[in-house]
Amino acid sequence: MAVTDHVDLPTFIEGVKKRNPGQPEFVQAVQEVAEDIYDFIEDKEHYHSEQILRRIAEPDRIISFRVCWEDDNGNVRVQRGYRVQNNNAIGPYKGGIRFHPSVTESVLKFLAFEQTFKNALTGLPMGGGKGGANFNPKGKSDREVMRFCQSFMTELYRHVGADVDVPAGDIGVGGREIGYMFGQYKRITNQFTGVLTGKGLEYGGSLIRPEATGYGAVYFLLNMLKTRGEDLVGKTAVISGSGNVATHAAEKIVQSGGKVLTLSDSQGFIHDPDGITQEKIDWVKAHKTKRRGRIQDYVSEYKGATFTAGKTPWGVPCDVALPCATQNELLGDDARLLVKNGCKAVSEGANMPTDLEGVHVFKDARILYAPGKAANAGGVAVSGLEMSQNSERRSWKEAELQQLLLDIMEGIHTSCLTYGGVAGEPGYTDYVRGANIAGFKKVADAMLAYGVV
Ligand SMILES: NC(=O)C1=CN([C@@H]2O[C@H](COP(=O)(O)OP(=O)(O)OC[C@H]3O[C@@H](n4cnc5c(N)ncnc54)[C@H](O)[C@@H]3O)[C@@H](O)[C@H]2O)C=CC1
Ligand SMILES: O=C(O)CCC(=O)C(=O)O
Repeated sequence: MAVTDHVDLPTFIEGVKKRNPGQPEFVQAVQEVAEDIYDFIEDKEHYHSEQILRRIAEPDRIISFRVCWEDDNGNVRVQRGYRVQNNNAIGPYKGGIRFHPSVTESVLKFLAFEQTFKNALTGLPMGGGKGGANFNPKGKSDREVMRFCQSFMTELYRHVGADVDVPAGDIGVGGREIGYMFGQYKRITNQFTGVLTGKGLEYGGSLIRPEATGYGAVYFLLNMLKTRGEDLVGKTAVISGSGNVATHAAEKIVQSGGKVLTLSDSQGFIHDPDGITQEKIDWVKAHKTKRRGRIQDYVSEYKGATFTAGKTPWGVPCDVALPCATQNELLGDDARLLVKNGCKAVSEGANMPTDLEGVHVFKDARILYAPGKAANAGGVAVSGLEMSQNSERRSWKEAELQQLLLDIMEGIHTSCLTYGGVAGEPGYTDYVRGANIAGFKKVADAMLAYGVV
């Protein structure tokens, strides 16, 4: 009998669950993609006989390692580090590093899997990977963070390289951490290469990389609104998170004529009915990246704003919503509440912020809904442009990069339109389906070209 992955979808998902016990985030990400891909490859037997989906959902390799470091009191501390190299069919592994206590193998596997499709959507030659550690930079001194980053890179350096695997930032990893890791890589290997992106401008970083993910998510939102003859002028936005992605998304919403009502962190959310202006966003950026404080401090600075502890901001009525904090932060009931309150569009700055139930609520309501792998691809796209600049040993001008980011986000939107049509509903686009199929097709066709490897 022929061996194939052409079993029905529930049987395929059961297999994924069995092979990945105790990894709910990874199973969730595979299920969301498989729901669309199954339909697309129904009559394309070669994808089944070559077991392409099964192979994409099995990382090329997972590296797990001990990270020992010494805190300021001389105590020995031990963390677990990882790099998940999911798929390099279309280019070197590429994807961020996350330092957060919630990091597990399941979380990094889901992120590396999503990254594979996202990177394909950008049109740039990048495979998918992700890494991190269960290290919490919050409350640590700069020296402690430095020692941790150096120790992390002391193992990671042997698995990465400018043409092998190029990590970048993610939650808990910004310019400071990238600097410490790049410095350690250079020190160990004696090579100055583009092994990381998100670097400082003085040592090979790209202009607009810090802004790119948040700005890109708003460009994607504008592309979606345009299909309905709308824009952001006068519209209200609810945003979660208050880190790199959230603050830059807020900035671009304001620049586009919208009003931002909320920001959040893991302790709760702030609601500012007067609108979070550019001056207030600058305060939040400095508070988070320099003073390393909490979002609740906003209400002491700006009267009229309120802080709600332990809650997400989805109950605040809005025209558009941008989840920009973390995975599974917007659940089925939150999605229902947003739709009930008149939310017209959701653009995901974070990776997989909406759970499977929420995804179905947005799809069923036929609102404009962009999944993270399409909407937040601007960050990794500019990382890809940073790789090109490093290879050329040049730095491109800001105007050129801004235009490329706009073009890439528009291109991803067009790919979603191409593959996201729904039979019998002209004018409606299922962006989740569009992104999944467009991303899958490119990676799958490259894998087919290589034969069985
Ligand atoms: N930095 C980048 O270029 C990209 C980031 N992303 C995704 O965007 C999201 C945010 O990442 P960044 O802004 O880079 O990280 P960051 O470290 O700058 O900010 C993370 C924010 O999320 C909040 N947060 C973390 N865990 C939370 C929780 N359990 N509940 C509520 N809030 C929580 C933090 O308080 C912080 O405000 C993540 O899902 C990340 O994977 C996606 C594409 C690129
Ligand atoms: O810039 C990069 O390489 C990675 C960005 C990232 O981690 C993501 O897109 O989720």
